[in-house]
Amino acid sequence: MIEVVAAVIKEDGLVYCFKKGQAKYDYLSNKFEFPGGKVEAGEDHRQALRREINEELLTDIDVGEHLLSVEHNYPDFSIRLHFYTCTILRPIGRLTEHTQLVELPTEQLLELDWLPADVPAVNFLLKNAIAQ
Ligand SMILES: Nc1nc2c([nH]c(=O)n2[C@H]2C[C@H](O)[C@@H](COP(=O)(O)OP(=O)(O)OP(=O)(O)O)O2)c(=O)[nH]1
Repeated sequence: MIEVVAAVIKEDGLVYCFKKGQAKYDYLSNKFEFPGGKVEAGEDHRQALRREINEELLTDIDVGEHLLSVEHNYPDFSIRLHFYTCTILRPIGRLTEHTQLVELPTEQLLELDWLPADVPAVNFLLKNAIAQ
């Protein structure tokens, strides 16, 4: 099981959604996801998330509360994906790994084509937004 961390960044009521480019497997390519990546040996989740955001968005974040964790089996590997709310500390420098950033109100998130493992997280955000 591969441990992965992902950042749910919300600014002015909009959620930051990132489109992947071409990936190793076609079923991962060109789908939307939350920025982040694999936790490396010796890192805790928050350290891994800050490092990944430094690398992918060339900016810094504060990692806030843990939202949920999900397990997903892709055809070739399995992940445990941990979502955290994050606050961006300065503007995004440049996207080094993604082809597009879309900022959407929570209510419109399901209009995007998400990685399958992210659908439970999007539904969680939707449920919480409606409950507020
Ligand atoms: N960062 C991120 N990864 C996700 C999400 N949902 C999801 O299924 N994943 C998967 C895609 C990747 O296989 C793995 C994250 O690892 P990674 O981001 O380090 O992957 P990588 O850059 O090495 O990408 P790749 O070689 O698999 O194309 O978790 C998500 O919301 N964010």
